[in-house]
Amino acid sequence: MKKNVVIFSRASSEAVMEDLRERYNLSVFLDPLGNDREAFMAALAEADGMLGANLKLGEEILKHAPRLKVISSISAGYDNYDLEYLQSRGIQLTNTPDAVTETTADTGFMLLMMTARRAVELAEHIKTGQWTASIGAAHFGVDVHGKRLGIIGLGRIGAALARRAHFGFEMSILYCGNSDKPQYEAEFGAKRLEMDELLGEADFICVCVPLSEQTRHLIGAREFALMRPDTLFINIARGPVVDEAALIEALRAGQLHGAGLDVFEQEPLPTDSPLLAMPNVVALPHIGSATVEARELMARTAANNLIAVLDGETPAYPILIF
Ligand SMILES: NC(=O)C1=CN([C@@H]2O[C@H](COP(=O)(O)OP(=O)(O)OC[C@H]3O[C@@H](n4cnc5c(N)ncnc54)[C@H](OP(=O)(O)O)[C@@H]3O)[C@@H](O)[C@H]2O)C=CC1
Ligand SMILES: O=CC(=O)O
Repeated sequence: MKKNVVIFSRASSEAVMEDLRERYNLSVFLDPLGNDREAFMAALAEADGMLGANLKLGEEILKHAPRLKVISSISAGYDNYDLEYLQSRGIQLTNTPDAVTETTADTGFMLLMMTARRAVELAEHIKTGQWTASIGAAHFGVDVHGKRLGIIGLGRIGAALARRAHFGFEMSILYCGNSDKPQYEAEFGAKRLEMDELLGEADFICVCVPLSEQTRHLIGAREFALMRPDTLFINIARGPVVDEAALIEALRAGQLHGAGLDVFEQEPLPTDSPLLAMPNVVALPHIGSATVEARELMARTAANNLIAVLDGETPAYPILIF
């Protein structure tokens, strides 16, 4: 008999959806906690597996899914899921890290370049007819090549960003994290520092850590005060790793030169956020992995994870150990 799988967001691949449809009874909900809530809750009662992204899943919802064996997240980050609860229920959680690494690093480096060279501000300048004379010092950006990039969390994405910076732009790489990374020290000369030291030394700082109870508001007023007024700050990880109110204050006070942000404490970012009115902030709508290729690979990886668990096999990317 076919197993039941609940899809709780769009998987950006029709081919993957077709494969899943052949194997399972699929119930697809694009607005599971809104318009589709009643049907979604009803489908959970029979669900063996779930696949999707961008939904907070803990006991309140999952207690309605007594048969559930696996949640396959179409994402690298898994801060949306209550790991303790899943562990206690024996429900496996899987993710798609390698599928997003290079694309998210591309986004990070793009943000870094856009922020350094004031790309959005100057593109607006020309679009609004203000380019009436040669660009002068008031509109100059700062160089990227040869500078120091400080990476908070030198994992998959951090290392992919570091390679772009080091091999493409001759940047030196500083990092802080839980452990030494001898492989990256050998590969691109990364140097491990205490976080406080890194904050004062780096020209560019990029946040690449997962969101957890340990990293929530890892960067706040104290940390911004340790940065130099010429520092450019980039966040491509998760909004709540940074105390956004403290970031806004630091930018207002000139403690930072600018910021490039792909993620925010509240998403979508409220349209009245002060960040949107700051010319030295480049804000993107959480597009780290938003390319056709990456989203296709994420969907395929997530489907393979789901199938493996439902077949009683070990998935490629398990989060929990039973
Ligand atoms: N903007 C976007 O669209 C995207 C955002 N992301 C986000 O990026 C995050 C990172 O992804 P990925 O690189 O694949 O993850 P990895 O697990 O490969 O790397 C995370 C790194 O963070 C380090 N780390 C963990 N806790 C701390 C801490 N308290 N202080 C400093 N460093 C710490 C880890 O160090 P150690 O190895 O020593 O434990 C590890 O090196 C994801 O969790 C997700 O939230 C991911 C994809 C797209
Ligand atoms: O934010 C995206 C992810 O894959 O995590």
